[in-house]
Amino acid sequence: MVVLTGVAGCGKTTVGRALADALGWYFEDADAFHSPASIAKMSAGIPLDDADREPWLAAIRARIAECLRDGESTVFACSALRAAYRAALVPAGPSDETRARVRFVFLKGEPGLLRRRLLARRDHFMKTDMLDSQFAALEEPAPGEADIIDAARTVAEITAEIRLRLGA
Ligand SMILES: Nc1ncnc2c1ncn2[C@@H]1O[C@H](COP(=O)(O)OP(=O)(O)OP(=O)(O)O)[C@@H](O)[C@H]1O
Ligand SMILES: O=C(O)[C@H](O)[C@@H](O)[C@H](O)[C@H](O)CO
Repeated sequence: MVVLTGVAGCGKTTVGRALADALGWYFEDADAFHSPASIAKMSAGIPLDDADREPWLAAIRARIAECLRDGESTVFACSALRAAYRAALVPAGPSDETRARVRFVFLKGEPGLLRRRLLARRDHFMKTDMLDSQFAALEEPAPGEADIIDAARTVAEITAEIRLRLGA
């Protein structure tokens, strides 16, 4: 499993779909796991808090566990901004083994670039003014915790780089 992480606008969904297509894997977007209340909250410009995110992360963890169990290689797009959120996504199991099967990729982008992307994006509940709160919540993964990739590169370049690092 690959989990693409990072703040809004870094390209999780766009890269995730391209990567899943290139690998012949399934794709799951964490946005589809939010409760209607959380979507309404974000749409109103209010950032989620830990309590909002807890059941959401648990639902994604359950889906990751199913994929691992059923051998369904899947790319997940999930912000997973904090270290505790990333830890919450890894299903229980023989810890090192399970952890090794969930690979985190962090798409690292500058606020100015991501702001421009969100301003240009249409028909999405997550508006540009949420970006500051996304960066405030962000705990960047350490290099050993995730593959860190420059979000400013093209989708094709990022996809190729992730495939290279996966050895795929
Ligand atoms: N590498 C890229 N180069 C240029 N544009 C990109 C790139 N990645 C994404 N975009 C564009 O930036 C916008 C945001 O991308 P996307 O929706 O994939 O981000 P996201 O991280 O999934 O955001 P969110 O967390 O809000 O769902 C989209 O309009 C997308 O087309
Ligand atoms: O943890 C969060 O604050 C949320 O997951 C957001 O990151 C949104 O889901 C996403 O970025 C909007 O598309």
